[in-house]
Amino acid sequence: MIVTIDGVAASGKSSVSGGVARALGVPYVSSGLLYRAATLLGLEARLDLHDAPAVLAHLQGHPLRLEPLAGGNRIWQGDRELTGELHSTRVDAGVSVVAALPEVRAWVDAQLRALPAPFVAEGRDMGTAVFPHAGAKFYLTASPRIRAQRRAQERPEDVPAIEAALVRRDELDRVQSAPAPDAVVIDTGPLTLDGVIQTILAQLPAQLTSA
Ligand SMILES: Nc1ncnc2c1ncn2[C@@H]1O[C@H](COP(=O)(O)OP(=O)(O)O)[C@@H](O)[C@H]1O
Ligand SMILES: Nc1ccn([C@H]2C[C@H](O)[C@@H](COP(=O)(O)OP(=O)(O)O)O2)c(=O)n1
Repeated sequence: MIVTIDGVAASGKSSVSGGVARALGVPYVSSGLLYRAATLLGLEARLDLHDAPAVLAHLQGHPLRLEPLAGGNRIWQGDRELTGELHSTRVDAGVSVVAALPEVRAWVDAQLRALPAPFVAEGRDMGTAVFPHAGAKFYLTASPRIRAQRRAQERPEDVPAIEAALVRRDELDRVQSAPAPDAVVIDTGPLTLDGVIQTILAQLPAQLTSA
């Protein structure tokens, strides 16, 4: 059983996925962490992030391992844990460039499809390109201002700067971020985090919640 939760930046995907996954007793898979880790490695190696062959060769030489736990995902390169370094403003600024490289997308997709189900998968294209046959699909939205206000709790920049960066990233990520035609779209703006989680749980087919 796979449940997909896609959506725009800072719409609540990972927090909501964690809550849904815990309620179902399964792990969740944060696909964005693989793009973020690929970006961090590229920045550290001073690669041109537009250079797909260089970024891919570097990834192949420095394999990443995603640990999809119900309580939070961790990501490793060899013995080094990268998780805590992936939500910096520097990685935020570069990740859309790396995520636009088809070679990197294919590499990430292969990592994700190798994971053993059941799980909740979150990102941009989980319900479209990666797991089109998922048992249930959701897509989270919220206005840029609300998303920026939420992110401001986690970043040093002020709300207008965060909002401008989110809108820029929405635009750069637009190609892979279209909702699946069979996804339930949820505006998280007027809801609490638990309200979003309960909305999703209430819409899951009975065989998923009893599995
Ligand atoms: N109604 C809500 N729905 C989802 N997230 C919310 C809500 N209210 C506040 N948040 C907060 O918004 C922040 C961004 O959520 P996050 O899960 O990191 O989003 P994403 O994975 O889409 O970037 C988190 O701190 C989360 O707790
Ligand atoms: N399945 C995915 C997941 C993330 N991405 C890209 C798009 C985003 O700009 C980056 C980071 O994704 P992540 O979900 O960690 O970012 P946000 O938490 O939404 O800010 O990776 C993608 O293209 N496809």
